[in-house]
Formats: sequence, C-alpha cells, structure tokens
Amino acid sequence: MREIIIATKNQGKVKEFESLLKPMGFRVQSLLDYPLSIDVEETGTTFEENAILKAEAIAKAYNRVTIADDSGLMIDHLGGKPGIYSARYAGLDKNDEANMEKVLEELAAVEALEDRSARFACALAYSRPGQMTKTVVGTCEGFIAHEPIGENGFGYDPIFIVRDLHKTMAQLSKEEKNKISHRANALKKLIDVITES
Ligand SMILES: O=c1nc[nH]c2c1ncn2[C@H]1C[C@H](O)[C@@H](COP(=O)(O)OP(=O)(O)OP(=O)(O)O)O1
Ligand SMILES: [Mg+2]
Repeated sequence: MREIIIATKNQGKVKEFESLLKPMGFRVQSLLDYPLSIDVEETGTTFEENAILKAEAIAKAYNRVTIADDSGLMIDHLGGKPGIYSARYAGLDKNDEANMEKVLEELAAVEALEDRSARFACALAYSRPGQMTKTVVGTCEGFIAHEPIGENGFGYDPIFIVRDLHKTMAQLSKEEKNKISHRANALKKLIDVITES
C-alpha cells in the first residue's frame, strides 16, 4: 500500500485528505501522528510557495513522499484578502471564530450578495525525496454569507456560500464538500500529475 504524509497539523484538512485518498488505496499519515514535528514557517508570498516550503521540509525530515496544502479565502471586495494570511487573519493564534468575525465586520457595509463574491484556493505540493516537487492549484467559487450558518467542516466554512449550491460549506456533508471543494479540485489535478510520472 502506498504511504503518504500530509504535511499539516490542521485536523479539518487531515479528515478531508483521509476520505479522499483512502478509497484510492493510500495509507495517510499527517503531522498529527508526529506531535514533535518541526514547525515550518510560511514565509512565501503565494499559496504555492508556502505549500512547497511545507512539503519539502517534511519530505526531507522524514524521507517520505509528502503532500502539503496551503489554502485560504480570497474576497474580491477586500482585494483578495485574507489570502495567504487566512489562518492568522485575526491574530497569530489561528482562531476560526475571530477570523470569520473580522471578515464579516469588514464586509458589514456590503449588502448585496453579488458584491460579496469570494473563492477558496488550495495549492498542493507533492514532494518525493530527491525529486522535483510538483504543484497544482484548485479553487471553489462562492459568496460570503451575512452570518455563520452550519456546523460541518472547519475554518471559514460557515460563512462561505458555495456558488452553485446556495448553501454554506458548513451545511454540506463531508461527501458533498469533497465533490466540489478547492481541495478536492486540486487533488484531482494532482492525481493526474502523479499518474503521468
Ligand atoms: O476547506 C476549507 N474550509 C474552510 N476554511 C478553509 C478551508 N481550506 C482552507 N481554509 C482556511 C483555514 C485557514 O484559515 C486557512 C488555511 O491556512 P493554512 O496555512 O493553509 O493551514 P493551517 O495553518 O490551518 O494548517 P497547516 O499550515 O499546518 O496545513 O484557510
Ligand atoms: Mg498554516
């Protein structure tokens, strides 16, 4: 069975990668299985750069095939913010509630849903020890809701209305989110890249 490390400490991402990759025959581990793992600083200027930094550091540290995910929310009215700063938007402690609150405050004066357009982006970097790292990007289009709705998912899911479904990401089941998410879209592209090589 093919083993893969997902270079993340985010439980929400880990669950999604497990349900996407296990049916394809991968054995999935994450940095949650390595509690003493190094912290990789996200010093890049793009999602792709940050994903590469995380994937290469972990592939090298453990000498294992590694996928890293750097993702976030881009809001048109805010010029693409919070973007690569999504996880630390309201401060360094990575507080999903505080991050959503900050976004809702910044959009408080924007009433029409069509003026609250946004997209999630996910860059995946695939790194094998001693080989060139490969990257892909997936997106998912939507709008920022006026208040959090739904209990599922993680991060900004409760305030992200999926464009074609008219529901927030947090109202979707795991299976529904995994059909349309930026992460699922990126992973589909990555599987193509991996199977080509
Ligand atoms: O499907 C998603 N649904 C809701 N929110 C999401 C999603 N995907 C990314 N996001 C948000 C969460 C976090 O605010 C940021 C990712 O930041 P990002 O640095 O990539 O992840 P992280 O620091 O939580 O974990 P790690 O770096 O260990 O992978 O975007
Ligand atoms: Mg991070």
